[in-house]
Amino acid sequence: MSALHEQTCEACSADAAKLTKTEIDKHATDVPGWTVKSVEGIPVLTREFEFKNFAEALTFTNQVGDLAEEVQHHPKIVTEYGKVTVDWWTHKIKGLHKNDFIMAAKTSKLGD
Ligand SMILES: C[C@H](O)[C@H](O)[C@H]1CNC2=NC(N)=NC(=O)C2=N1
Repeated sequence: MSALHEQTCEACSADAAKLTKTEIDKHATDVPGWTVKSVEGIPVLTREFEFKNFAEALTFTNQVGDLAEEVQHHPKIVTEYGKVTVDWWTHKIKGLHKNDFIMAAKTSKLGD
């Protein structure tokens, strides 16, 4: 199996299977720096990226936005001076899918 950031993000359908807690814990080891938080009972993969200033944070934000548009899978992105917080989850299944871990790995490639 190739590294997560090299895998293709499948389009997510409402009947796609949510990852179980055990599967989430297993995938989490492949995306260092990301943690799973609970938002209104939904597990969400989150990470903060630090930058020198707002312009660099905004460039990264747009790169993540382009990545999301390519695969039609979209994160929540909060852009601040010197910091961008990226949250990934799958709205349609109100949970985490392997796609979210693939997208997190691709996001780290852009921000590390
Ligand atoms: C039709 C379109 O592909 C869907 O509405 C997509 C858009 N982007 C999405 N992004 C995320 N994160 N979860 C979804 O369920 C989702 N659905």
